[in-house]
Formats: sequence, structure tokens, C-alpha cells
Amino acid sequence: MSEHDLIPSIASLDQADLAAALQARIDAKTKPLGALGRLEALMLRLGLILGSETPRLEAPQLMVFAGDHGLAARGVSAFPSDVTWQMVENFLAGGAAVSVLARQHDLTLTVVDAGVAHEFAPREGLVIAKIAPGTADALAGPAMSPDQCATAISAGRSLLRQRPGNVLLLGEMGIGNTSAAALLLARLTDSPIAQCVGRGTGLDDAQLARKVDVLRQVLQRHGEAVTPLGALAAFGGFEIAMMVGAVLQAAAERRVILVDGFITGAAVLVAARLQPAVLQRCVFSHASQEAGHRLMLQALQAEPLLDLGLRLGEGSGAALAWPLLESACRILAEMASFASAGVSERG
Ligand SMILES: Cc1cc2ncn([C@H]3O[C@H](COP(=O)(O)O)[C@@H](O)[C@H]3O)c2cc1C
Ligand SMILES: O=C(O)c1cccnc1
Repeated sequence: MSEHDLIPSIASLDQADLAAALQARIDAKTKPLGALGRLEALMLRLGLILGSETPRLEAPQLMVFAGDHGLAARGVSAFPSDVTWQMVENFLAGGAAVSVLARQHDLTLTVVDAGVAHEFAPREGLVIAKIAPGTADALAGPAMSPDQCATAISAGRSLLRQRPGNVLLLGEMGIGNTSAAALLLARLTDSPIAQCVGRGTGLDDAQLARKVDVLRQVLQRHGEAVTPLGALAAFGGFEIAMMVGAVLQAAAERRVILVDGFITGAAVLVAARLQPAVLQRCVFSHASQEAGHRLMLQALQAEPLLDLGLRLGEGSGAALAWPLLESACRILAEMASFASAGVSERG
């Protein structure tokens, strides 16, 4: 498949008239100018993405992409790879953090096996789209072949096409995937690896130093992998590549993309390097505790909504931020203006 067929074109949302109308609507509401703070920027963004002064969020899809990483065998995570499939079972059984939050907020939760090293019994809420049982060790060779990378992106796009609604909430699970995300961040922003690496599932100081050392070697081994797709194939993982496809498709369909933490951010970074207008469709849920996320947010020109010290992933931050999007839409639609409520304007 050529890159042209793989990557949809995504137009820039330049709608000066709608932006002006939205701003006037926000400013006319019964409150001092700007008093709803960053919620006002969120209203503007949602209005522009959905092309309406009174945007409505429909059938939100929380999709958790899961995959295993060959590099995990190098000791870059505090947990063993088996936790990936065990947590997939936990998501489906309703016991994980993201399961609880999805239930609380009526979000449709779909878990996607993008490449977990485990055979799952088919059941509702699980999509088996396995590219392979885990990526290869990125220190020994590329994590995936160019073909596998293209297949994963394409699968992410078609999964999105089949889902209803106009909001995608991104989540992921994959032991070792903070390493893949850090590698992508370092390569695509040309940043020192030490600034991109964090403790992930909870490495101590010595383990963190070892992780930095392993990742530095991986970067050296793949010095030629400088394009977004080249870096994605070199570093992995399947769940990240599938999210790249889902993000591109969601953006092409003008859905709102609610981005979670460090790993989903890496997928958005790759997608944005392929199609910069993707970023106009994104809302960033939170600032993660993972070191490197600050740099990633800068690269994504993102102002996250929450700062709760989260470092979990799964889409838990996206699910927590979801009610703010609902509030933004309701305020645009339902809050009175000075004129409609008969409230005196500023003297
Ligand atoms: C029980 C458990 C539940 C999780 N839920 C998300 N993650 C998070 O941790 C992993 C990334 O960290 P690292 O790169 O250090 O392996 C991902 O699977 C991520 O979603 C979890 C990790 C654990 C252990
Ligand atoms: O920010 C995240 O997404 C994150 C941080 C640590 C571990 N897993 C995920």
C-alpha cells in the first residue's frame, strides 16, 4: 500500500466566521468576560471541530488498544509482559480503572487486541485485530516490518470507520510501551532521550538509568529511522500504530479526539507529523506524571485540562476529563445570555 492510500488527507479547519460567532456567543453569556477560563477555549475548540455554535457530543467511543513489546524483555518495565493480557481480561471483566470510569460516564468501552502475546476468547467488547503476538525486540532489529506497520494503521482506520458517534477517547495497554513512546518522542522532536524517559510503571533510580541506557542504544541502532512511519516501525508498538490509524481516520471524519496520557500522545505525535491538521481535532485530557510528557505536550501545542498527578494510561485520564466536554457543550447550548436573561451588562 502506498503512503498516499494509507494516510487520509485532512483539511485545516480554518473557519474565521464560525470562530467569531462562537466567541461572541461565549462572551454574551451571563458571566464576566473570560470567567469560565479554559472551559471557554474548550467550547471554542469543540464548536470548530463539530462545525456548530451548539455542538453535540454523540455516542462517545472509548477505545483501549493493547499490544506487547519485544523490548520489554530488556528490563525496561517494572512489570512482566503477562500483565498486558491480564489487564485486558480485567478491562473486559469491568474491574480496571478505565472500566469503572467508562461505566460511570456511559462511555462505550472497546478493547482492541492490536498485538498481545496471548490468545483471547472472543467476546463482546473485544476486537481481535492482532498483527502479531507482540513486536520484535527493537534493540535487535525493527520492532515491526513496514508491512506490519501499514496493516496496523489501516486496521485502526477501518475500526474507526465502523464505529458510530463523533468522539473518540483514546486508551492503551502494553507493558513496555512508555519505552516505545519515549523513543518516538526523542526521534520525532530531536530531543535528548534522558528528557523523554520516565519511570513508567514505577522503576527505581537504578532501573530508570538502565532504561535510559537501553533506549539510547535502540536510538543508535536505528539512526536511519527519521520519518514518522520509519520511526514507528523501528520502535513500535502495534497498539501505537493502530492508534495512529484511528486518530487519522477520526480526524478525517471530523470527530473530537480526546487524548489520554504519554502513550496515546505519542500516537498523536506520529499522526500529526503525517497530517498536522490532526491537532485541531484534539483535546488533551491531562498532564501525566510521566517525565517526558511535558515535552510531548509542548510538541503537540497542547494545553491539558486536568493536572491530577495521573500516571496510569488505559484511557483513565480521557474518561475523567470527559464530563468537562459535556459541560462545555451544555453551557454553549443552555446558558443564558445577558439579553435573554435580562441581566445588566458591565457599566
Ligand atoms: C497493573 C497495571 C495496570 C496498568 N494500566 C495501565 N498501565 C500502564 O503501564 C504500562 C506502561 O508502563 P511501562 O512502560 O513501565 O511498562 C502500559 O501498559 C500502561 O497503559 C498499567 C500497568 C500496570 C502494571
Ligand atoms: O501517561 C501515561 O499514559 C502513562 C504513564 C505511565 C504508565 N503508563 C501510562
